[in-house]
Amino acid sequence: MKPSLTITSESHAYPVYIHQGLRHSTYELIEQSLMKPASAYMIIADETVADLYLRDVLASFPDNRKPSVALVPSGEASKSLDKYEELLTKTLEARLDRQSVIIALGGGVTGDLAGFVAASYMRGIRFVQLPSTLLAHDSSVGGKTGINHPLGKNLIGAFHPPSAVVYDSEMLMTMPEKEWRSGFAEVVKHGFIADPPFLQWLQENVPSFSSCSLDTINELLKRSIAVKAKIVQEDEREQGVRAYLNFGHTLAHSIEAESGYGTITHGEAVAIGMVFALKLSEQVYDIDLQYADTIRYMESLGYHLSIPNQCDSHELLNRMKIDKKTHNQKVHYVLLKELGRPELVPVDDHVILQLLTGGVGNK
Ligand SMILES: NC(=O)c1ccc[n+]([C@@H]2O[C@H](COP(=O)([O-])OP(=O)(O)OC[C@H]3O[C@@H](n4cnc5c(N)ncnc54)[C@H](O)[C@@H]3O)[C@@H](O)[C@H]2O)c1
Ligand SMILES: O=C(O)C(=O)C[C@@H](O)[C@H](O)[C@H](O)COP(=O)(O)O
Ligand SMILES: [Zn+2]
Repeated sequence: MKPSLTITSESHAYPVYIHQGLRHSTYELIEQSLMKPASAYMIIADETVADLYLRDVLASFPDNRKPSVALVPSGEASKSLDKYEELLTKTLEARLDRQSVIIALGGGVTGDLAGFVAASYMRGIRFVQLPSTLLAHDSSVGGKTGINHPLGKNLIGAFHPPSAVVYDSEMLMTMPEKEWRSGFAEVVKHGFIADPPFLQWLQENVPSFSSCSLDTINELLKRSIAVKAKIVQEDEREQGVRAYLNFGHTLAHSIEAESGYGTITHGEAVAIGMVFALKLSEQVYDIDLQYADTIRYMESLGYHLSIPNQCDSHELLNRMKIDKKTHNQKVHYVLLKELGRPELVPVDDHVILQLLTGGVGNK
């Protein structure tokens, strides 16, 4: 099978396969993607996803090549130092060596966590992503891996691109509505930062999540991943343009940490963060971005776009100070000069606070 896309990273190129039913061909697709054969495999799987799909994935492996399996409790809380250590122990107990390959089966939580285990085990072994959520179209590509710290999101991690991404879009069909909404926020983000006509396409082709055909989903995944791929190929280690993928995330990560990881999904927080960044952009550049129709569309899909009441504005600003884009205590925001034209801009605390306390209502 031909990949839908191939991503060129600093160390290697890797295929992204997107189609329904691919879990049944996991072994074959992985083997054809690896430059050197794997000595052994270990699957790190989200517990909920394992119940649904692990059997199919395992069945694709021949009897003499069956992977060992480590399960991870579902939810953001698993992106922790404790779970990371636990998994390293399991990886050692499974006797993985430097030619072994870890397979991440699940959403962004599993991919980020298993990817970081792979990045650090014996100073780095290969891994493959089997994304099972819509959000993971973003997390499975680009090589950002890592875990959370109580003080902030994704503060511990490594750039470690996968050897392949095998995306079985059929697995998305069992996702709860809330997870569709979460992942779709990153799809909208890709439209805002690099492909405004895609926003229009989404409105025409995705009137609701339940009405989406597999063909539409496959197309949506390809278009959204294409935006991400272009950026990470230009700047894998976020020295420049990759920061644009953080549109909406400065506030989002603060909200996630402040309200307790898992209380609000990553994508729900990103949706709120994007509205905030759009308003901030209009204020800083003194422009009208004309995004109201996209906001109405998002509301029709069930998004709540105001900052949760329990989040204190000063605490949110404090959290922003340990965002990875902050330099010398100055918060840097991804703003839009126009739709599809992002820029990384230092913003004064009082400007942020003023907008935070003014509330992020709807346009
Ligand atoms: N590395 C990156 O570049 C990157 C990009 C975006 C987001 N992220 C990270 O990704 C994480 C969020 O990922 P997520 O939204 O996939 O969350 P997740 O992995 O927690 O999955 C969401 C929920 O859906 C369930 N689930 C997963 N697949 C399912 C399926 N097919 N059917 C039924 N249930 C299913 C899971 O058990 C979980 O409860 C966050 O930690 C975020 O920071 C990373
Ligand atoms: O790939 C990137 O770069 C992104 O910023 C994608 C984001 O959607 C993602 O949430 C990422 O994990 C955030 O990166 P971080 O460096 O702010 O932790
Ligand atoms: Zn994100």
